[in-house]
Amino acid sequence: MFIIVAIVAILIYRLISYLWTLKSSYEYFKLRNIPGPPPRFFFGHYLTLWNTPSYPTQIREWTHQYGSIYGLFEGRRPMYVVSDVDVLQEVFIKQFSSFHSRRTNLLIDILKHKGANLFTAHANEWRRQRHVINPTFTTLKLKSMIPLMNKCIESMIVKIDEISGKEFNIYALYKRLTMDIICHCAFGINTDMQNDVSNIYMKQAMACFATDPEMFLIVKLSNVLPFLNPLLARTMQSGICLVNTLSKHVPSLISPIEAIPIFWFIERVEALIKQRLASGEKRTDLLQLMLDAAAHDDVKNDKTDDSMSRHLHHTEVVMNVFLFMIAGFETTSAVLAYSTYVLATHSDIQTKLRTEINQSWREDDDELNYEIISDMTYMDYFVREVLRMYRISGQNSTRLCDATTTVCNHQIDKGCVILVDVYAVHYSAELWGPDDPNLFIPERHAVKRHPVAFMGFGIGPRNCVGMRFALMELKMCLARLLRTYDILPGEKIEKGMIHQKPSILRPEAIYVQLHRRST
Ligand code: HEM
Repeated sequence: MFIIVAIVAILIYRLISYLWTLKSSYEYFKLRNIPGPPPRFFFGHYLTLWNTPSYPTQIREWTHQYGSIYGLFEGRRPMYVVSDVDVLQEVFIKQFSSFHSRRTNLLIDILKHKGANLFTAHANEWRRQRHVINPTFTTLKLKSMIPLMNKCIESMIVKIDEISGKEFNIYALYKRLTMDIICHCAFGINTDMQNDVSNIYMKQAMACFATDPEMFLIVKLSNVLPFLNPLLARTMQSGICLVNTLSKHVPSLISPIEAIPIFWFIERVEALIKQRLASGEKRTDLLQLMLDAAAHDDVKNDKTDDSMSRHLHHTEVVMNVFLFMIAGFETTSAVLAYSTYVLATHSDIQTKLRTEINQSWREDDDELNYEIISDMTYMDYFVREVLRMYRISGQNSTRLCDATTTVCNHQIDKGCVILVDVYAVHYSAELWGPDDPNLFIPERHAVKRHPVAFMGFGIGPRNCVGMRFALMELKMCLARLLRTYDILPGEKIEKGMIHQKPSILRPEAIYVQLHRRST
């Protein structure tokens, strides 16, 4: 009897102290004079964020209400939402050593058991990986990828010729194109995915982006009850194992498509690496660079840049190859889709861009090359304006505070999250005026702006490592299209522009008509 009473007393004590800590954690922003919407007990601001039809729009509404720095709670974890560019410059650039990681979730933590990649790695683990991967995108390496890119773009042009003059969804072709380019240029995989409509790589890549992992029940539970994480992680791992085993041994029950796409991809990548190692073939692609950097011994996360190890674990090679396949596909195709929407609906901008393309890419030039692309200033402004107005990465612009520090007179404690309200920054009249920031005006990029006013590829040492690759791919594709076709809006163009909600923001479809130009 005594034991039962003691257990009940301990449980009641634990519950009361948990509720007390929960309640006092909601005082965090009040004590620091930081405004923000009132939190709900236990959930913080999660309930609103889970139920909103658009996360960025909700964040922007709160920014209008509470200003350029305010506080939210993810469960009980404090999150600063910031659009003050001076604070952002401190966090992302000047005090990067205290904010070098991103916010993660349960799924990312589970994946990290397989090995961290550049996106998810922390601290020196990240610095070492970035040190190894940065040289992949030098001008010389990018130039060597141009013939392959041209080949992939040509395959798309052949497809477009078949439907030229009719209304169609060009976004579907862009997805195939960008996956084809990343597979060819980075990993030497020839999948014929632009012709093969049921290509499994495509299906699995699309499945990876079909839902927002933050919306999974298990991730929600882990966010509001972080102390359950070890249990939830184990449950999730067992579930994944079961699904994978069933899909392998009883495919009639669970087809590979229905199995978890991320793990399908990781298995393919492992097979690809084995095949490359067994063939002894040496190529000049990203996979080779990472394989050459793979160490057989234990890899140390050294502390200084001078002694930084230039090695990756085998698991890191696998996870980074997977990351690049995924990162290089959905982002670039979404930007191409938005670019086409703008061109179809702004004929004056289309004409201006085509004039520049025809002036830089002369009749006597054989193929589009790096120099021709780099010569196009208006093209550069155009792509940046698309990225300013159509921000594609939803909630990824975060930094985790790794060491308590003071930023512009605000003390930010270890464990807090900084979320950038990118829309507020990109649409700020102060940063982007005097022309109305709601209008599409590429020329505004000719004016020098605040160093963090443009965040299309992120900012600071942890910005997008694939930025130069992506810009080259986008510009080459747009140059080739505009030289060959007039782009006209389809009847359903506005209908397709409805934004989808998952982690990468994108339209549903881009309906256009392309007419071959006579010259
Ligand atoms: C138009 C296309 C793209 C856009 C708009 C884009 C945007 C971004 C953004 C906003 C970030 C977060 C940066 C930050 O936290 O400050 C990021 C990170 C990253 N991107 Fe991209 N990206 C694009 C294409 C690519 C491509 C083609 C690749 C690979 C070939 C790539 C690989 C990565 C990686 C690995 C990271 C993590 C970098 C790190 O943490 O060190 N991205 N990207």
